[in-house]
This record gives sequence, structure tokens and C-alpha cells, in this order.
Amino acid sequence: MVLFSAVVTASAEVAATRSRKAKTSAIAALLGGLDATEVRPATAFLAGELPGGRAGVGWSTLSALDVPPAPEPSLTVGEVDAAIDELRGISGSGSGQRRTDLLAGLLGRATAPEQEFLVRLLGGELRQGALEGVMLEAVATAARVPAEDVRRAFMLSGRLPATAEAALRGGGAELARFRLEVGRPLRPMLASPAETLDEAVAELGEVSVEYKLDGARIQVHRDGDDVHVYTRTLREITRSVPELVELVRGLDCRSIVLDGETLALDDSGRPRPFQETMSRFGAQSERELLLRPYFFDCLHLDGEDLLDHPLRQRLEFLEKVAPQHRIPAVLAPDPERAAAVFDEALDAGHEGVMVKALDSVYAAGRRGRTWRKVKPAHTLDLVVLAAEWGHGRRSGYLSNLHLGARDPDGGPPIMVGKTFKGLTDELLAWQTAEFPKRETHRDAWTVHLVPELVVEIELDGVQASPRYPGGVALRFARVLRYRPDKDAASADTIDAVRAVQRGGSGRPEDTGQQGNAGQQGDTGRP
Ligand SMILES: Nc1ncnc2c1ncn2[C@@H]1O[C@H](COP(=O)(O)OP(=O)(O)OP(=O)(O)O)[C@@H](O)[C@H]1O
Repeated sequence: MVLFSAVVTASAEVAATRSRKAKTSAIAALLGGLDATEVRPATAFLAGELPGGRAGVGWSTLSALDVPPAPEPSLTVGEVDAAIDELRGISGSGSGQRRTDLLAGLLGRATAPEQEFLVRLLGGELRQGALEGVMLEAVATAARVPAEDVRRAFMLSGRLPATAEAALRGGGAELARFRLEVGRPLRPMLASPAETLDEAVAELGEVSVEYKLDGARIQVHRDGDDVHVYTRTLREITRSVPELVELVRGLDCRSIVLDGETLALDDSGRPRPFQETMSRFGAQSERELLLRPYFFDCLHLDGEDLLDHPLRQRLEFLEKVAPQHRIPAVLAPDPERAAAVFDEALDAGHEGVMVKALDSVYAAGRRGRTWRKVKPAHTLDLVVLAAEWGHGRRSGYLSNLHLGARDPDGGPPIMVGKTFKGLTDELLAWQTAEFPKRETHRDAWTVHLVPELVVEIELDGVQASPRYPGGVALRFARVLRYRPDKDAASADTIDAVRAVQRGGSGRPEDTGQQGNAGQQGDTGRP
């Protein structure tokens, strides 16, 4: 049995170093010493997650507790896991008091560092997802299996703790038992940005050039009449999207897994704003707004898994089963035709195009270079770290956002700029209502948040800046929209921000001369 303090110590070691190697070995050392039953909860704790999902304790409950810490560690990983399960199970009358009692008992047995870790874990503050890549490597090291095997099992299972448990219990053989299962969502394949269309086409050889629709990712699983629909973060939304369920049920096949984008269109066939599509994924959605699916991949058909088939073949299957629901695309176009498709996509109100190598397999969950996205403007998905109280017309509202990029080596988000540009009155009101629910602490000007909200930012470029910890700052950043379909683990990394700096915007005025400080109410205190 391993003590919970070992998890807390490993987590502190990971936080204390910027070296990816040091992080990996701290986690691998911990994992290697665990009993089989401890791997799942310990992996979840390290990733800042609760093994069974949220436990229903809010910041107000947590911060009201003031329990003297235990002098010596005694809690085991299993005991903490069981206590959190019990916490989640509490319901009915008097549940508030019972929760407080249980928490006080747990914290009373924890040392001061364990208490701090538990409070941050339960409050969701440790959940930043950035450690995913490092954790996968650590699991591979601890289980002495190739990292690729762990990654593939993770893509198929969608769950890090289950993947870690399998790797440590049964090594490569156990990992190989994860298969695509119709009805269980897998982690979606992602794209990396390309600077220009020509660059992407030149790099990938024969390609499919497809509209990049500005909707929301969907993954649809059908087995007979049983249909399930999932989001990009593998959340099930089947009940909110009956029209998609019906449509997929009508396809001429027995079982299928489809990958695609969905969006709502207006009467003239132009895309509705992204927020309207996303609002359909909520619990009480506006049913009047019909969603249309645009499929771009077929991962399974009638008993056959297609993940390892080249895209060319997967598209043939898609064409056979759902020709009328395919995303607009051209196969193996010459450069002029590719450029024409890009222009058509923009004219039709879409974001840009995706360029995909026709001979590539479906490598989910990893930002590969076989899918490239080409867009005319720079956008980054960043994590909201804090917000400052507004002035003048905006006083009383949480306004100027502090924005962070993901640390690819698993550290906390790295601040790269601030902006209040682009915030509508509606968004200001929303921020002011929502942010305090995610507050970690505040001072007179600023409310600091659990780093979990992702916001899409448009910018003119990125410049070197000694004032910011990553050495780079956004130029002329403005808020495009919030991205409720993304979590902090899928935010852009500091490397993506630096890549914008290297690439520039391609526009003549992008000389890096104009600072953004005064323009954006940036006070110079990053
Ligand atoms: N034809 C297409 N093929 C693949 N993905 C598409 C396509 N059209 C739209 N998309 C969307 O683009 C996303 C892929 O781009 P990326 O991997 O960069 O994710 P993203 O960060 O959500 O993209 P962005 O922030 O640029 O919208 C997919 O998750 C999907 O939602």
C-alpha cells in the first residue's frame, strides 16, 4: 500500500521542475511502486482529476474548513479514493453537513501539504490536463512498454487512468486489448496549423482539401438502432441532438463510427454563429435550430475497423454510406483547384480549409502533421487565468482577461497577454457572473481563476516581451468567443504562440514595432 503523501510529493516534484525528463521520471518512479488497485486513482490525482468525476464540493465548502493538519502522513491512496467516492455518494437531507463532516475527517488525517493538495484537487484547481503527454511517457517508462502502445491505448480508451492501470498490470499485451469499440468514444485526431495552403499541399503529397467548418466536432457511433453522439472532449450529447441520431439511424449500414463537424445554418444556408451550435449541446437546448452533420471520416463500418486504413479508403467508405452528408472536399487537387476551394470556403463564411494526406492513418489524440489547418487569420485558444475589474462604462464588470498558453511539458499555463477587446456586453455580464464560481483568490483589481476556461483569441501577431514569463506577448489580441467544447488540455501551447512570432502575420504592417500595452489596457504588470 502506498501512502497518499507519495502522490503529493511526486506532484510537487513535477511542479518544481521545468525539465520534461525530470517530470517523467518523478511520475514513473511513483507509478512503478504502486499496487495494481492504486494505479487508477493515483494517475487521476496526479492529472488533477477525481477518479469518478466531480465530487460535488464547492469552493465555499472547502474554504470554510479549517482543520488542524496531522503531524505525520498516514492516509493511503486507497483511503483517499474511497473517501472521495463516499463524498460523491452523499445526497438527500442534511447532505451539506454530512459532506462537511466527511471532509473534516479526511483533512484531519492529512498533513499540511496533503491538505493543500486535497483542497486544490477537490476544487478542480489541479485539473489542467497539461500533464497528459508527460503522463503517457511516464506510464510507458514505468510499464517498460513503447510510448506508442500507450498512446494508442489511450486514444482508444479515452481514459488515462484506465490506460495506466492496463499498462502496469499487463504491459503491452494488456494494452493491445484496447480496441475500437462501437459505443465507446475515442480521442479525436487533431490538426496542426500550416502557414499557407501551398506549404501544406507541398508537404503532404496527395491530399484531400476540405472546408474547415466553424461548428462543433461530433463523433457518432451506431450499432444497429443504438446511436450515440459525443463531443470533442468525449462528452455524450445524444439526447440533445435527436435529429442527428435519426439521420445516422437512416444510413444504409449495420454499424458505423463517423467523425465530423456539426453546425446550424440560417435560411440562406450560411453558417449560424458558433455559439448557437454550441447552445444546442446544452441540457435545455433550443430545438428550433436544426443541426446538420458534415462528416469527414469513417472509422468503422459493419464490423470492420478502419483506423489503420489510409484516409483515401476511409473516404471511399464514407462516400458509399453517407454521400449526401460529406463535408465539401476535393481529392488530389492541383494547386489552382486547391486555392479555389480555399476561396470558396471563405466566401461561404467558413474558417478556412483542412489539408489531409490521403495516405495517412487515423492517429487520434495527437496533433499530427498529416492533418493541417489553413486559416487566413491567426487565432489561438488560450486559458483564462484571471480577469481585472473594468473601468468607466465597464466598472462593476470583470473585463480585462489574463491569457495563458499551455505548457507542453505539463507545467501550469504560461501567461502571454491580456485583452478586453472584443468583449460584448453579454460576455462581460457572463464573465462577471461565472468567474467568481471559479475563483481561487483575488486582490483589489483582479480575480484569479481555476485555469479551465478556454477562449479563442484573434491576434495580429506575437512579439518578444521580457515582461511575460514565456518571453512572448500577443499583439492586438481580441476575444472571438469562448470555447466550451475545449478544456485546458486542448488549449494552444506556448510553442504554438512562439510559432506565430516566427511566422508573423504575413501582413506588411506586422513589423513588431507597435507594442500592445496601451492599446489593451495592459498595465505592464503581467
Ligand atoms: N474538414 C474537417 N476535418 C477535420 N476537422 C474539421 C473539419 N472542418 C472543421 N473541423 C474542425 O476543426 C478541428 C480541427 O482543428 P484543430 O485540431 O486545430 O482543432 P481546434 O483547435 O478546435 O481548431 P480551431 O481552434 O482552429 O477551430 C476539428 O476538431 C473539427 O472540430
